[in-house]
Amino acid sequence: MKGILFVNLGSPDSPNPKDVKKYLGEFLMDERVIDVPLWARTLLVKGIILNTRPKASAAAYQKIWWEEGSPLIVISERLKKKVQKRIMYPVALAMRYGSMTIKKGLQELVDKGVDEVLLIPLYPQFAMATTETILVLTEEIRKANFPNLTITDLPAFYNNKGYIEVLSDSISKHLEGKTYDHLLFSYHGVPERHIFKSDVTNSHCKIDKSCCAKPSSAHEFCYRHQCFEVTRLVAKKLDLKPNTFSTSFQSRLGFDPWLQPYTDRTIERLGKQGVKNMAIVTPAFVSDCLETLEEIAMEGQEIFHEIGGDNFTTVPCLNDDDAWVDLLTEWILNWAEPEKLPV
Ligand SMILES: C=CC1=C(C)c2cc3[nH]c(cc4nc(cc5[nH]c(cc1n2)c(C)c5CCC(=O)O)C(CCC(=O)O)=C4C)c(C)c3C=C
Ligand SMILES: [Fe+2]
Ligand SMILES: [Fe+2]
Repeated sequence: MKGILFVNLGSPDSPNPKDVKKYLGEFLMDERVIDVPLWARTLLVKGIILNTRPKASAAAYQKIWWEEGSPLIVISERLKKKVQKRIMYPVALAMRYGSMTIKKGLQELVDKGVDEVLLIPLYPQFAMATTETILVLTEEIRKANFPNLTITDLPAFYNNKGYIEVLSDSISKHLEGKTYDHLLFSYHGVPERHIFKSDVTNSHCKIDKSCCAKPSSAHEFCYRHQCFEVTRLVAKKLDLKPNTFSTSFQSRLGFDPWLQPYTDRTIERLGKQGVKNMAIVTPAFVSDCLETLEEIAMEGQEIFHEIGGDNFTTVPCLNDDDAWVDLLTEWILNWAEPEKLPV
């Protein structure tokens, strides 16, 4: 029987410093997130970050935590339930980090008689720190625990026509009647090094003004290209005028160069340039989470107001939007019942 496994990033079990420390420890010790040799990663994560960050991080989580739990987990659960209502195949949800493990998710499906899984990483763009780490770990778990299971993964859908339509419609719906002079597309950042490492051609990515716009086989795994494409395709769909929208990257950690321009500096720059009303959308995330609810909706807004800006509107992620649920259902059925696809 066929079954579906959604995988998202994960959250701590609670917003208390102890649980946040445990979660950050697992997350940041992933070699595809902090991609330095084990000794250096251990020194950095266990010696420095875990002694300094959990308290501040826990305080941030406390600001956005819901009665039912972490917004990212609660929203992912809602999405799963809505998709499950639309299809007969069992659907499970797992997280790359934290208590809702991929192993538990696969076990849940296997217990229901599933032997063919469609794995859906909940990220529109490919990145070594998100999709790749999910695929690698899932394969390790499959080999060790479920050798008879067949797993197919849904590739990055950043340029899928249906996805761009659903995202564009959601932006229009949320900005209807709102005044804004500039729409900022803010994506989670990654260290520049990650982009070079994922370059399958070993020569294409330059992180300059043009490489991501030139056609290349490298783009199948280029997070930077895929982010710029989402902006370009949505801007085209919404007929946004030049200079009324731009792309930036948020959540930088550490001292290495990350993808630029940085979101906080961009908000500041736009404010200084006289933008009084800005809107912001975060298409690297399909579910609202710490990075959208705290870093953008709270910190970003504060930066904008401090610089003299007036209205700061955040567009929610797709979350459990019905059009998004319908699109996921369509992709699942295309995989599960290819014989029903129009010829
Ligand atoms: C080196 C560090 C990090 C990389 C690389 C990274 C990439 C990356 N992350 C997301 C999505 C999310 N990240 C979230 C939180 C978060 N991310 C990092 C670090 C890196 N992320 C940290 C330390 C944290 C924890 C919070 C903090 O202390 O600041 C979240 C939110 C999780 C939640 O519980 O709400 C998401 C989602 C993507 C998409 C990405 C690369 C493309
Ligand atoms: Fe992150
Ligand atoms: Fe590029």
